[in-house]
Amino acid sequence: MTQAQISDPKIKLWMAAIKPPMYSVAIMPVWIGTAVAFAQTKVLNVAVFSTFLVAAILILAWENISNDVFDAETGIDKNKHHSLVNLTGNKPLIFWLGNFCLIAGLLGILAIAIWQKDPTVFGISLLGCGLGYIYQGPPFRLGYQGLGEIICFFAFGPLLVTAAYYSQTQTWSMTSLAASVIVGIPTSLILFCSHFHQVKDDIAAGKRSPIVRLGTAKGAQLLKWITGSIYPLTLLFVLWGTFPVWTLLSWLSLPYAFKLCHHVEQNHHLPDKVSNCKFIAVKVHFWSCLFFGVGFML
Ligand SMILES: C/C(=C\COP(=O)(O)OP(=O)(O)O)CCC[C@H](C)CCC[C@H](C)CCCC(C)C
Ligand SMILES: O=C(O)C1=CC(=O)c2ccccc2C1=O
Repeated sequence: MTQAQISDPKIKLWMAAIKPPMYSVAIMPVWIGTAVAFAQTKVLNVAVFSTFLVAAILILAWENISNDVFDAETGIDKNKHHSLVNLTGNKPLIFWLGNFCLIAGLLGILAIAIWQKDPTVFGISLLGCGLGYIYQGPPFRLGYQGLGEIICFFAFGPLLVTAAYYSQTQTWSMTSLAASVIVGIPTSLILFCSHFHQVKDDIAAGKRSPIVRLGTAKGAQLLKWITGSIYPLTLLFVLWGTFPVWTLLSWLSLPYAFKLCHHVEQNHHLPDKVSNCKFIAVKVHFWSCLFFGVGFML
């Protein structure tokens, strides 16, 4: 895409609606679960890995597409110009597009379960989709109660990493479970960051996000602790002998972690300035998880 096309406001809105960088949150847990499996077995089933990757991306697409549908029903997205429903003006189309992605993603995972004659991976994925639904769908909408970060941690951490590990090995592993914690924390961090600039709209719609509950100043302080927890925790697991020493390569993401904490500390109360912080959090997540997985592969 040329520079002129990227700066076209309509294309900018569509890119903001589709959020391409966000899809690394579906890719990294599959990468880490597979990397831990490879470290232990020295075998990589490429067909299972690629099918799982595409399926996880499709399921996350469902989550995001249906988020715009459900949020259109509560009115919380009325000022969100990059909502797919607002952009197209066609809620039923977006609803069915989301359902198509969900069915396609689940069929991919069903294919893995059938190849392996073992329904475990499919069962875990259904549970993950259930968590995705109760986060935003009626009558639950647990994200509106401020429970999104906990749901996010379990869905993208223990559930997805374990499912990816199991799809390669058909066994369970404590190392994979420990690794899933290291993936779950920065994923929840992204969601936490996504609330800073939305306090006004969230309050108006009755959404009690963690930032609505805490206020932006305390939120910025808590953010430092959440971000800072990933690195010593990884070190601790290395010292216990759970992770190989090369997983400390994930510390290479520290410059983004500092940038995130500094940026939010300075701008937590300025919605226009803080609104990009979730994409800095995506960089923390991407680089920490990428190098963490490399540490298992070496
Ligand atoms: C859509 C998500 C966050 C955006 O929420 P919000 O309403 O605040 O956004 P806007 O302000 O932009 O409208 C992501 C939420 C993720 C959710 C907590 C958990 C999703 C679970 C996945 C579907 C599970 C996939 C794992 C499975 C394949 C094992
Ligand atoms: O649009 C968003 O704000 C998010 C989308 C998304 O898919 C996701 C996944 C995991 C953690 C956070 C988020 C978002 O914040």
